[in-house]
Amino acid sequence: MRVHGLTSQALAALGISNTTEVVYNPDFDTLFQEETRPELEGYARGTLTQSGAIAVDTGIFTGRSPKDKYIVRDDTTRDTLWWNDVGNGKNDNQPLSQETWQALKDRCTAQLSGKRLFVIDAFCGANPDTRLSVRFVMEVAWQAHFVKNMFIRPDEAELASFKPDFVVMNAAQCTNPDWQAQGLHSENFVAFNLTERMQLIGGTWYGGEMKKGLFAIMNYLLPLKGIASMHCSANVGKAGDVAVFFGLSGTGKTTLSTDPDRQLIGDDEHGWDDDGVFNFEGGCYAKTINLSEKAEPEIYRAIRRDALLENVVVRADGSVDYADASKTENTRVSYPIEHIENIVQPVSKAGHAQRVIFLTADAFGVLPPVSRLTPEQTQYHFLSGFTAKLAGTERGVTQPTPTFSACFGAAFLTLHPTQYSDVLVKRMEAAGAKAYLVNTGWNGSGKRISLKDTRAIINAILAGELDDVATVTLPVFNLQMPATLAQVDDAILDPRRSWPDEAAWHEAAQGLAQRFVTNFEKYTDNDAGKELVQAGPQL
Ligand SMILES: Nc1ncnc2c1ncn2[C@@H]1O[C@H](COP(=O)(O)OP(=O)(O)O)[C@@H](O)[C@H]1O
Ligand SMILES: C=C(OP(=O)(O)O)C(=O)O
Ligand SMILES: [Mn+2]
Repeated sequence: MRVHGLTSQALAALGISNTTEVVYNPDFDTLFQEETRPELEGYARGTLTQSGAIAVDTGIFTGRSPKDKYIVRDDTTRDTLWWNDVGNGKNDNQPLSQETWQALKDRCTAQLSGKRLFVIDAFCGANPDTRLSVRFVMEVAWQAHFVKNMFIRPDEAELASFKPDFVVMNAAQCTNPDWQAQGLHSENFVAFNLTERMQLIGGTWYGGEMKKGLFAIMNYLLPLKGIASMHCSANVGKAGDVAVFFGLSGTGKTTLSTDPDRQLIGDDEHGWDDDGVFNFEGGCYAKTINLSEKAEPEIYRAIRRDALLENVVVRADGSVDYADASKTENTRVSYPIEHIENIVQPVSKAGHAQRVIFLTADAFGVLPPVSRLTPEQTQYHFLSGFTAKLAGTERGVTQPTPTFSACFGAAFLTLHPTQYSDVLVKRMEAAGAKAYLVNTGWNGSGKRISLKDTRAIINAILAGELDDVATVTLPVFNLQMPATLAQVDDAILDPRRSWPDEAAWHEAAQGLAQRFVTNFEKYTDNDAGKELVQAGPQL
């Protein structure tokens, strides 16, 4: 049978048999109809909200599940991939045998066989020479909607010649009963095979596994070609000045890059090649907890028809209670990037970055709201990736938890962290880019730095104000903090002033410095790493 341009034979080639119907690359209106069909049950069914956006619940999983993530260890990956059982750095890349992979694949194809399926063909990566053509296969309409929002939507001509070079089989509705005998973490699985170029998903409905899963694949392929692959948002000012904002989940990438005065390139995943910075995605995935139109008007207004809300509480009248975290702290919305007014069109790309901002959410209140980094400090802090895991984005994380997440995205790295810093440093040197460390977390009195203050700080950085301002050196960390900024209250710039007294800050700073030193030991098995230690905090 041939429906909407894709044959069930194409699925049979993947091992999915007896497909009753293929809903191929449905448009948004079709997805709207599909995800609100009255006969849908459980998590499959979406609810229409007042704004026109559909709201869904993602089930048991309302965040990623890194402990259920596996990658097949074979000739392709054995010597290149950053494994969690090789070397001295812990990470989330657990090896999987070919045999277990095959068993998981059989489960997925069995689950997806004999069904009416959704297939979305989309690109990951804005540049034809480095993009992945990805085919997503799933049973659930809103999961198809999610990837349609998040990945780059091909035009008619691109679809006509679309040849998938990566396949995602999302069998969220099946689990793996054999997990114990196979030595896996649970009945849920998120598995990758770089040789077959395929991802398998079982047990978890959370769409972030597909989004961040493909990011992990780009993180493997691009640095090996000398292209930076970055967990960052990016935007470009009127003068063509490009800024990138690195940061772990919840540190402000999406919020701070969505700036009415600057064109958005993308909110989460980018590459940096010889031509400049380019988006991997075609949509944004914003946090909605405590969202207000006043504080984040562009994101608030992006939530309309075709946007997809996750795990929010919808009132009887169809309005959304963004303050309600009863399902999860990690409430979300995905929307096509065109829902933001000021974006780079038609392709999400721009020139080389001039400013590189590291967003960190320091739960200890030690780091200053903003500091200027030397090239050595840039490398040191990039490799350290100090921040906090915020509640909800990973299973089991319920309060801000200090962490060192290499390259501000350790969970998505598939190569050793130094491979990302090497490429980034080269790109930054060639572009003459400057780096800044911005703390969007807490100060010494336990208060989160306000979004208003952080926005003013970002504006100051982007206006070049930080580059020739008089600075004060923060002891222990040797960070250069501006003494004053035009639009920011001077009193907040020095973190010591937010503590009862300087001694209290000093004690906390020593504690954090010790954590930095211990964490960085894993990089000191060579001369380059040893040298970088001087750029970090000194005990
Ligand atoms: N000072 C601040 N800077 C940035 N975001 C802040 C700040 N204070 C509170 N927030 C909130 O923190 C969250 C940041 O989330 P988001 O921008 O989606 O992070 P990311 O894209 O890095 O995952 C938003 O909900 C935002 O409203
Ligand atoms: C989607 C995620 O990331 P971010 O919050 O950085 O957008 C995630 O970590 O699952
Ligand atoms: Mn984000």
